[in-house]
Amino acid sequence: MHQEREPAVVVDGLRKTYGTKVAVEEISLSVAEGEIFGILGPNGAGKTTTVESIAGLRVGDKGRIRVHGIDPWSDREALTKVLGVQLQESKLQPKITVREALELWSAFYPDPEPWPALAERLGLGDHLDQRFEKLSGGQQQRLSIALALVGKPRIVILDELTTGLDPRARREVWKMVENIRDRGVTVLLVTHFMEEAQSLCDRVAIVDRGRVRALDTPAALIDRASAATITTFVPSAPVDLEALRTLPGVASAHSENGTVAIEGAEGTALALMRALADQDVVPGRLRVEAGTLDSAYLDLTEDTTDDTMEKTR
Ligand SMILES: Nc1ncnc2c1ncn2[C@@H]1O[C@H](COP(=O)(O)OP(=O)(O)OP(=O)(O)O)[C@@H](O)[C@H]1O
Repeated sequence: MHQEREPAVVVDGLRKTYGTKVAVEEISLSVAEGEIFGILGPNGAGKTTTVESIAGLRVGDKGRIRVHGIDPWSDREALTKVLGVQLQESKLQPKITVREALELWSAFYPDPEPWPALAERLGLGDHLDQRFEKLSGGQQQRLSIALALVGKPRIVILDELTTGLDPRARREVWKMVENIRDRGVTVLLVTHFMEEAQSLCDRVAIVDRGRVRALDTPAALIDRASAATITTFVPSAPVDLEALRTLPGVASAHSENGTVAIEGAEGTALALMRALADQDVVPGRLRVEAGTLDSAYLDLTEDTTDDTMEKTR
């Protein structure tokens, strides 16, 4: 008989305050073994506090966490055998070489992954004698992933892994994360790049103001968003955008450089075609595309004007 596998991580009713500041109001989520699970949200949403609590680096005021059945708040030793962590902006000593860092980290574990093979797999084989300060941003990130993996963890936490990387380096790191998952390691990924969450994660929790606002596959989150599809076309004659905005399901309509873009719910495209026919407008270069996580995210998170969330689109 098929047995349900135990979840890799269970967070149940986590609450964490710093003095009077509520960092995590109430977060519950469960990460299945073998998935890439994303925690997505704006600055200050409580993402890092949540993963640091999972990693046993912070103890919640309320709630319960289990990582493969281990309580990270009371059994750090057992936790380090199953969990690897790459935390936000983890900086190494500038003068340490790749080889030294890997040797040092390996010494922490009774049965470490042979580090030369790990370095090779992560594209660091030719940089073993290079000092940390001389590595590119992408290489530094790859080293921090290697260090998180050297203890042969069953689950790895990667926090804002690609912040500061150029698009090519970011994609390389994404590929690496997929390889990690393909080798059977569960990945818990904190990000505020929507594109990253959309292309990499099996499921995503959108967190804002200390709570999970939605938790689903990226595709399902997009379907639920008010702008699940984006229709673009070049109109044969001026279009009455105001009339299009009143169509059922249309979330926004705007025109830029002669191209009209309509964002709306699934099924909006048909109503749109009828309305254009009524206006005697022929839509040239018509494209209907699935929306992105952006719209789901914007629907679910609070609009804060000083929000510095980065977007890659
Ligand atoms: N040690 C601390 N002392 C006081 N307040 C803190 C501390 N750590 C975090 N906070 C506050 O708690 C809230 C949640 O922070 P957290 O770092 O968990 O958010 P985040 O979603 O990871 O944000 P970012 O994307 O900016 O890293 C923020 O308002 C933050 O300023």
